[in-house]
Amino acid sequence: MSRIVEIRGIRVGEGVPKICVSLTGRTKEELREEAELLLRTTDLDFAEWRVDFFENADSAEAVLEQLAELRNLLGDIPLIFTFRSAREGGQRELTTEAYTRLNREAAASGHADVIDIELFTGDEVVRELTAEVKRLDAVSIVSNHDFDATPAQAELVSRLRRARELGADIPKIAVMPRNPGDVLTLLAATYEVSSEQQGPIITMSMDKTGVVSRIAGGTFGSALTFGAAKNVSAPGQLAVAELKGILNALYA
Ligand SMILES: O=C1C[C@@](O)(C(=O)O)C[C@@H](O)[C@@H]1O
Repeated sequence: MSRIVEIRGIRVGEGVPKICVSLTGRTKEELREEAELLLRTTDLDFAEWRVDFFENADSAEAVLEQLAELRNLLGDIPLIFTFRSAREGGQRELTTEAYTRLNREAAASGHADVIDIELFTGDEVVRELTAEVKRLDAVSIVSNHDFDATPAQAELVSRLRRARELGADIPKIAVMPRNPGDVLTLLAATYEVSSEQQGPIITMSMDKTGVVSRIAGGTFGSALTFGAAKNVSAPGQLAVAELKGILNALYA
């Protein structure tokens, strides 16, 4: 089984950690402006559409129409489709049924390269959704976010492994540190799971204390990190040009 996940020619889990920038626009116009900004930014590898910020996020039809427009605007930039639930730090909540349907339709559209699926949606839902995403030739990130604390290393490891067991191509976890020791816990969990060589993972410790994990995470096995172009989509993200320079200095 390949340990690398290749998306539009970009090999996640190999070489310099990849950089993703989130689109957080609330309107079509804001999203167009953000997409045009990304096209002028040579420092990123992936774009993520944070659908939960979109004013019409509760309309599957409007979301799919906007997704097609973003695909057209972004050209060959790989696109991650992410609806972040309010309980995991996002802007709004959908029912499990609506969330599942939206992600399934986004994968079926062919316009999203990657679908972010939240681990806590439920094991069977996640298992079915990752299988559907795979059938539709898309890639699945199975993610978990704790905006209040950092669980123990064993719990972080367990969640990353469970994401993989449920079909994730790329498990992901983002946690909030209450002290520098929590950042070490996140990095230790990253190293423990990446050392199992089952494929790429993405991890980060958020906010100012956790910034070092967005830079040094690659040393411990995190394959991708998030940077900001116009707006951050989570606390602690660095400006993408600054992040690119640091990653190249560390890993190129
Ligand atoms: O899951 C993640 C990671 C993230 O929360 C971060 O901390 O950079 C930013 C989110 O937009 C993304 O979906």
